[in-house]
Amino acid sequence: MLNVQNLTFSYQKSPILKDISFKVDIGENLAVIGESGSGKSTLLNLIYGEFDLNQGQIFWKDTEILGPKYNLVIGYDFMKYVHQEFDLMPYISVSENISKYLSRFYPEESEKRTNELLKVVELEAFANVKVKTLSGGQKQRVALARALAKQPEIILLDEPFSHIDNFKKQSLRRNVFKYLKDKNITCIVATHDKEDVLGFADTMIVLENQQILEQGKPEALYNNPKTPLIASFFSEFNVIDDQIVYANQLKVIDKSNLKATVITCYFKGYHYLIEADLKEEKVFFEHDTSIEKGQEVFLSISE
Ligand SMILES: Nc1ncnc2c1ncn2[C@@H]1O[C@H](COP(=O)(O)OP(=O)(O)OP(=O)(O)O)[C@@H](O)[C@H]1O
Repeated sequence: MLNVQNLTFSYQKSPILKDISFKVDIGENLAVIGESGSGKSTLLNLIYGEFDLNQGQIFWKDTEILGPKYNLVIGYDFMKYVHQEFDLMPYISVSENISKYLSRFYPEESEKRTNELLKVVELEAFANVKVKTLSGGQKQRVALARALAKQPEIILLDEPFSHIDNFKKQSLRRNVFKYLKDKNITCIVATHDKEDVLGFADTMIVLENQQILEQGKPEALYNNPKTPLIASFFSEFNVIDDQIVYANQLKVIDKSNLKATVITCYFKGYHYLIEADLKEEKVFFEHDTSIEKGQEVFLSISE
């Protein structure tokens, strides 16, 4: 398992992460969320051994992850990191980038594995294309495949699908996370996107003010968001009488003491998101049909 114990780290004087502790079991998928600048990438860098900790320890099984002060070469064979800069070789093909670190002594195995990974990232048609001519999203997919080529025990993914268009994102996400589960590869993913978490992460941690604000199963955090920050990660929400209420928990009924006036109506596909004025506060609720601006509605909170 990955064991992060009382980690504290600062680039300069003020700490970016303070007294962070958590564990990730083998084969588990952990999502790290938090606002921009909360230290998600820094945490992944530290787990990779890119920097020396101020305090604390990180272990993968029995191996302590050490920073550059103790290691001439950063990184460990059992761990791969796909960060925001993809670090690919631009003048060789997609296939060659993926197979670069595979053994040349087993060409058949290497080809089989490369083809398997091309399929996972849906780049079969680009196998022989030079990486320099690819789009940002395609490069991100090559980087993912390359990280998986020499099968790691643990993979760190920083916003892994951020450059990938919505047409491809859904299936790619399913392919990659299923592949990691099938191969029992431990995965830590830093993300802004709830779609990377829901349905895929076993547990999640929320970073705020240099610390872990909350950790647990996505269902638990979704069902009982302790703070607006957590609720906002999952969905549009309101605070009514000090209670966090998701937009889909507010229903229009015949009569109630929550009388609101519709301000704007947004088409969202299978529903409309309605912005309304409730006692001079903005509220959001979901509705099956559109509602005209100025119309008065009565709302009730459902569980
Ligand atoms: N190399 C560095 N030197 C100094 N400060 C840094 C360095 N890298 C990051 N920081 C600072 O550390 C803090 C955390 O940055 P980090 O990139 O880890 O956040 P993040 O949660 O990943 O943000 P984002 O979601 O925008 O990627 C920020 O205040 C950032 O300015």
